[in-house]
Amino acid sequence: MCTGLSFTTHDHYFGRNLDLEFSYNETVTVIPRNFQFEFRKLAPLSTHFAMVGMATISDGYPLYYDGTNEKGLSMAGLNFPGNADYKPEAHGKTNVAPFEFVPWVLGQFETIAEVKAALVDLNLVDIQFSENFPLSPLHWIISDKTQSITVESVKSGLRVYDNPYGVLTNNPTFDIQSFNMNNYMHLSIDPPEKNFSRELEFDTYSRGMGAIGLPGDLSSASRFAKAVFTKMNSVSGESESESISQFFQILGSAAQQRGCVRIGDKFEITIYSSCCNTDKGIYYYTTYENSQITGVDMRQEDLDANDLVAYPLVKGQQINMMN
Ligand SMILES: C[C@H](CCC(=O)NCCS(=O)(=O)O)[C@H]1CC[C@H]2[C@@H]3CC[C@@H]4C[C@H](O)CC[C@]4(C)[C@H]3C[C@H](O)[C@]12C
Repeated sequence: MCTGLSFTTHDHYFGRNLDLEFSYNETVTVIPRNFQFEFRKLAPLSTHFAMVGMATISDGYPLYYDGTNEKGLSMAGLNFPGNADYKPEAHGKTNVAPFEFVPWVLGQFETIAEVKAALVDLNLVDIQFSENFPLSPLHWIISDKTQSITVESVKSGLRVYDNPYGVLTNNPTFDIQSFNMNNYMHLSIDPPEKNFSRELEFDTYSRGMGAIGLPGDLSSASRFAKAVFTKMNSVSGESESESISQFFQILGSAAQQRGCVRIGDKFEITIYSSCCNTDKGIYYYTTYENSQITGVDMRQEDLDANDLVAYPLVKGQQINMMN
């Protein structure tokens, strides 16, 4: 399971938790403007926007999980098992394989308005990257500084939803996730008002009682409600330090601790949490065992180069010993 998040203070921030029971050797990868992007069914993009994000590199190709381009447009793929349905190639359509979708969007577009216009002709085609990387069932959150959308290729076709929460988790489909939010409209950051019965006395014996009923389990529907409540009520200072701290705290509200979700003989954990300052092009992350924030600034690289630059994750704890 995963949680994606878009958040604005002074700057705009975008990132996600990647929750899984194993990792694919992902790296923070910068793609400069002249990296040759091949597409299976479209002409190559030989110049495009530069981008930074988390990717597994296979045969020199960046398989992006999430990323941001130099214009501040961002995108993340999250698991969508049982619902994702990719299509055969369709003539007259823009046929993009799921693994090409992030570079196709981030390489060419600056705003959600532009993305929406291009999605009208999109067909997410059922082509896998290789034997080692079969099709994986995903849906996506795409954000610019002012708005987010969710893209789902399901049985009935391509669905594009406005996402007023700037949050995405996994199943069910986004229309149902949104509908479920109705069940939480009574939740509040303030102490509860007594509406239960005129004949009974109640005591607000603790702070935080206004949000009793907010789910705390790790299912995707529950993480959605939890992350939306936390994000929509979130209060942050505008500095970089305050903003990224708040961002990681919001992601933390939906993070997975080893031992609570069993997958066979393993446990699902939050492998990494990312937070990209999309105005500055700085990609920050933490990992399950490294609580220190590590950063990669795309503008420190030569963005007119041809070759990708990949930074392996710093995965061990960095402890600031005082004696
Ligand atoms: C598994 C992850 C979602 C985490 C999650 O939700 N885990 C719950 C599992 S469960 O639902 O509990 O069983 C997703 C998120 C992004 C994905 C990569 C995107 C690029 C590329 C796309 C290609 O087409 C296939 C290979 C590829 C490397 C993808 C592998 C994998 O699919 C990644 C890591």
